[in-house]
Amino acid sequence: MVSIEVRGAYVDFPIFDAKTRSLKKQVLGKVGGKIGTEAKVPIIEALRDITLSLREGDRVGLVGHNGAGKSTLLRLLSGIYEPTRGSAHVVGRIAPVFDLGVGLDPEVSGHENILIRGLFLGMGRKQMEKKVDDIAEFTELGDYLHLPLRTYSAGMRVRLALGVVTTIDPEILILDEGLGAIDSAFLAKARERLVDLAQRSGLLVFALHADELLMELCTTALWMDEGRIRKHGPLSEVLAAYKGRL
Ligand SMILES: Nc1ncnc2c1ncn2[C@@H]1O[C@H](COP(=O)(O)OP(=O)(O)OP(=O)(O)O)[C@@H](O)[C@H]1O
Repeated sequence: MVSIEVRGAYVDFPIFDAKTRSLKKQVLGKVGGKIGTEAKVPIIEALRDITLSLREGDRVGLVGHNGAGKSTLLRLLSGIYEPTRGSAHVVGRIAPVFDLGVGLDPEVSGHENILIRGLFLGMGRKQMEKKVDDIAEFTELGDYLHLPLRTYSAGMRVRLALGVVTTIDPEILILDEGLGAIDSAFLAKARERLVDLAQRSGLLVFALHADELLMELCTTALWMDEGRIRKHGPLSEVLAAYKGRL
């Protein structure tokens, strides 16, 4: 049974090369986490007092302003960041998908990248070999799949990465935005696969700025505001409250 249990978690980033004095004079804007200036070294308080309990079947969309802490929370859940204080326990195999096109190898072909990316996301080699043709067809990259990835445009790389991601069977899927580079016709085509993926993921946590996709993929939402959870509940309620605030 997969689960995520976070208790009173904080994530701080000390900034060793920033000048505290100039920061004190600055009027704080609406973007980003809180910058603490009491200590000798300025500290960005990216996550503050996060308590969260997720179970199998939960599909959570993260919303919030730029710098609210969405990506930091996803990295905490993926085990990439340890909490500075508090705890974060995850039971289940995580497939973390941050920036879709990152982590691909520019020197090998699209075909080989499909295999490598699948293995990285926890699939077996045999399983991936069976899926390669289907992924190749979905990407519509044709002969480009035989060329090194460095010859691809940003959108072509995301097509390939998205093709792989939507074929895996994750226990826990952590997905950060990264669909911006693909054209709208391809996104419409990818939609069905993303919905399928969301439905077969044991637990899904997804950060995305596009409401429409959130509505299709998630059941609940979590509104992050200056590093804290402002509201967690049914998707439509949280989105309405977040929009009202904007
Ligand atoms: N590696 C880092 N070093 C220092 N500060 C960081 C680092 N990563 C994030 N931050 C800070 O933590 C805060 C939260 O950032 P985060 O990337 O989690 O926000 P976000 O909600 O994902 O934003 P966006 O919607 O713009 O992607 C911001 O104030 C940011 O400046």
